Amino acid sequence: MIVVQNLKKYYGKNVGIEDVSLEVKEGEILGLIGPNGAGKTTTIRILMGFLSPDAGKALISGKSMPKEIDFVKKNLGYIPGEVNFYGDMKIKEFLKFNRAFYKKIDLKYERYIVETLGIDLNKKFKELSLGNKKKVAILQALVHKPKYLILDEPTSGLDPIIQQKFYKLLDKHKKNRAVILFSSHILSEVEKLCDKFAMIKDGKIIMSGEISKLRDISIKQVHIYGLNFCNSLEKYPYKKEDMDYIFEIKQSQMKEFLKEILNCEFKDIEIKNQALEDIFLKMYRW
Ligand SMILES: Nc1ncnc2c1ncn2[C@@H]1O[C@H](COP(=O)(O)OP(=O)(O)OP(=O)(O)O)[C@@H](O)[C@H]1O
Repeated sequence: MIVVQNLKKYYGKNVGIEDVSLEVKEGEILGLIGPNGAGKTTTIRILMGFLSPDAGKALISGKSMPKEIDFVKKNLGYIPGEVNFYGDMKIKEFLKFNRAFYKKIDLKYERYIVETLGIDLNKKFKELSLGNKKKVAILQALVHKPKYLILDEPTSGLDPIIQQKFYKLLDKHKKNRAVILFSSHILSEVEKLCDKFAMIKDGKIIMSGEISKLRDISIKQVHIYGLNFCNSLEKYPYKKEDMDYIFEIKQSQMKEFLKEILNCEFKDIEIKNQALEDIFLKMYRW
């Protein structure tokens, strides 16, 4: 289990995190979600043993981080927000080095990840694009099948196809009872992938729980261009400019809304996720 209790960290006078508590059990993925500067990386860096908290507890498998990191290191996989490995090493040399460190690497699984993500083993790390560096970071984090996975915005820089493949890989680890903490600023990604969420803002957890709770607050913006307005749409909140409308539709109302819109005439339709910042603004108004 990963347990974080009332964690606090200041950088001099600046708040890093003020009060963070969360819990991730076996076979669970928790999405730590928050906008830029909210405190996701600070929380993760304490759990990874890189920073000491000013107050509170960060426990992995009952061991206190950062002091007891050596007890869990080999059972931990980590994807940093900014990946930077051994620049001059070819990826195949890096894998050799990794095998020496972890000893019991499953070579079939190593090959499977390399092929799934399409990693070029003959390139040097420094020659890779940001997205391809991220793929190597994923490989390095997953290949030893760790019990604990701590992932700091792991999908940033990945194209949508690789993102999907990465989600599938994570699902395998989840099914093998891994404990997974996943930070993101993309609400829809957390909705899709995670079992639980914790929302962080200005260093504090402002909401947490089962993922179904997120669906109640997650609103889609449906842009409808060239709409001949029908009376049945009056019950949904909207903004309009000429014949272009933006409706704000709750996830739970979406099916019914789409059925009704099909009875009206329009030229084009686009469904967008509301920006996380807008959701936070709304939550503060409640
Ligand atoms: N080394 C540092 N020195 C001073 N302040 C810092 C330092 N690192 C982080 N902070 C501050 O701590 C707060 C939390 O930052 P953190 O990097 O944990 O947020 P984050 O949620 O990971 O953001 P992002 O999504 O932008 O990566 C921010 O206000 C940030 O400015």
